[in-house]
Amino acid sequence: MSLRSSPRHAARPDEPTQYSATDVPIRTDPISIAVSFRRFWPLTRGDRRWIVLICLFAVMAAIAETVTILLFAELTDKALQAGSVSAFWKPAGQWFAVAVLGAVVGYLGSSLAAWTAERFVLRLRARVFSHLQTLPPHFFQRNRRGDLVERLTGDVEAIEQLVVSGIVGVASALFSTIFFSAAALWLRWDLALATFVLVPLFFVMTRMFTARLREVSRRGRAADGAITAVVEETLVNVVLTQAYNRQRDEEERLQDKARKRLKAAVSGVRLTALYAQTVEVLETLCILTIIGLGAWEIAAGRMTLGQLLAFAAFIGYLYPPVRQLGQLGLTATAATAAAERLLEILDSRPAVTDPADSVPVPVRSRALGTVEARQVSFRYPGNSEPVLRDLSFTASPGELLVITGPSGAGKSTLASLLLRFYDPDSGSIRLDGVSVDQLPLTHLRRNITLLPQDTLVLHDTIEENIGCGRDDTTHRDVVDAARAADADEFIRALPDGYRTVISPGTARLSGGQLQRVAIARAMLRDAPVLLLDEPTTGLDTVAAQRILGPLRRLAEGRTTIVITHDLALAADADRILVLDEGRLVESGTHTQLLDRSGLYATLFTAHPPARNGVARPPATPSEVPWQ
Ligand SMILES: Nc1ncnc2c1ncn2[C@@H]1O[C@H](COP(=O)(O)OP(=O)(O)OP(=O)(O)O)[C@@H](O)[C@H]1O
Repeated sequence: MSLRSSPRHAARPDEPTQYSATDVPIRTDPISIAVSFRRFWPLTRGDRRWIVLICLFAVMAAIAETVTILLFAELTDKALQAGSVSAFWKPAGQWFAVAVLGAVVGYLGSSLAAWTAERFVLRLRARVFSHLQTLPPHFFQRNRRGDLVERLTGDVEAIEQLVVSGIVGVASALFSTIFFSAAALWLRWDLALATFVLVPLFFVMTRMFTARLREVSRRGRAADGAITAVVEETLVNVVLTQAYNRQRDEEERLQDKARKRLKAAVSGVRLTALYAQTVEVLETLCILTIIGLGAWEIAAGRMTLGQLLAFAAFIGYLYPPVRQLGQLGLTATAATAAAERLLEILDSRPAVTDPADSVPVPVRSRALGTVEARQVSFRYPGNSEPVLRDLSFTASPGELLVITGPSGAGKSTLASLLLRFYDPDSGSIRLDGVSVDQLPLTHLRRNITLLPQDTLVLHDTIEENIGCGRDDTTHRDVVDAARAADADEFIRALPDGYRTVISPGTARLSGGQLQRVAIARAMLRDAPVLLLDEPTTGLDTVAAQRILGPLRRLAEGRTTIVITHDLALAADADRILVLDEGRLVESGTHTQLLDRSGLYATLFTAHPPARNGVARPPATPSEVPWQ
């Protein structure tokens, strides 16, 4: 089977998916078992010798079963038919020894197979997770979080069925088939050939079921992803759901996805059961044919009862591995649905990568902190209009730069470019005069501390949450940073103080308290460049006022770029840049810009920062309608 290409998806499976105009990395065409196998096989590196050993165990198990059947024939003819007890002991002893050997081999093989399979799952999950973390923000905006979670859990495990368990299963079934067929041929080649005629029927049937099962599995995997996504979204928004009485709507949403899963799961089981039952009927037909032919042969004196029983046993034993081979085909087909979903992630390209020949920078070196944008223009992948147009500015060490402008002007986008989540389409962003795409990403991001609007919270103690900004922090450092951020007092008031565990989304700390934790973390991190994205948004007047002092302390001696609508920090700024529709329309100090009576003055008048009393009041009180 090969990958079918359509005009809608022209990329080969081994080609990374490019973000194009439609830009959602959805693979619409199914991929074959061979392609899936080839893509995931490299992850078995390091464990291949164990896979070979497991296959050897499978060979030994098949030999043990073959020998057992031959010993059974000997027992039947020499001991049972002849009524001789003395002829019983030797084959019985051999049978027992082979059974013990088979048990040991079976145990070792199963344990080793489980270990190898789990290691594969571990490695695959790590690989997908690691790649996922390199993908650009818009990948996560366009893929539901819950669905991605499902891919990292259910889909990763499904692929294992295709690769490690798949190979072991095929080896075991194949060797059993070979040995039992050889033994049956050796006993009575003519009878064996007569029964083998039916074997191709199994493969014809498997092929008939494969295409249908693939479709059902794809729908099943997608429904699993949708269920996880709905559950995750509902849990994240549980307060809103309750506040808006949306519980029934959420239940209906989940039910809808669950019904799709139910349909796919039932169809899958029905298909597999239908396959298994049809195969069983075929097998019965074979066994009856053998007994009929055997009765004929015994009556003609050309066969003993022991031989017939052994022959029937070989054929009886032969069909399960043949059936297993067919079943494995179906399992592998089902696993390709998971492979498609994982390859959608693995084939998505990071928007930025480390430069091949980056400018050499000493490990852990600290930049001076001059940030510069030179004629930067940028358009989001998939958007027709640029978001930033020909933007230039420089922020020097120690300078406080406020970037403001109406909603949608491109302020947060600029922050994404400074941290190199994206590269500009033209122009460059520079740190200490070096274009950021020439610097190692870790160096760049170590030298810029971002304080986003939503504080990053790890499920850990407050101490860890503050200390995670740097590797070598002591408790003393954490407390000092918390004091400087005005956070020490409220942390000590918590039941477990610095050891209080917080989690993302929990209401243990207020928005303002979380911001102060983030400021303490940033203080410890001590990067030369500080990038604050709407640091006071979402906080009430008192909470916002409380973080202004710590923010000013944090900004001291660093290049500080504050992206904000809230102009409370504007009076302190060395320079204010005003963006509008992606262009730099004004630049100057707070006083200069107010005097110019342009966009800044309008924005300031509309949202006067009544909080800190530092900024100058608007020029004419009548411009502020509610005062
Ligand atoms: N991931 C994205 N993909 C496509 N377009 C985007 C993406 N993120 C933002 N945009 C668009 O880019 C423009 C600028 O957005 P940006 O968030 O930079 O503005 P902003 O000035 O920070 O706005 P606000 O003050 O409301 O936060 C908007 O028109 C927005 O719709």
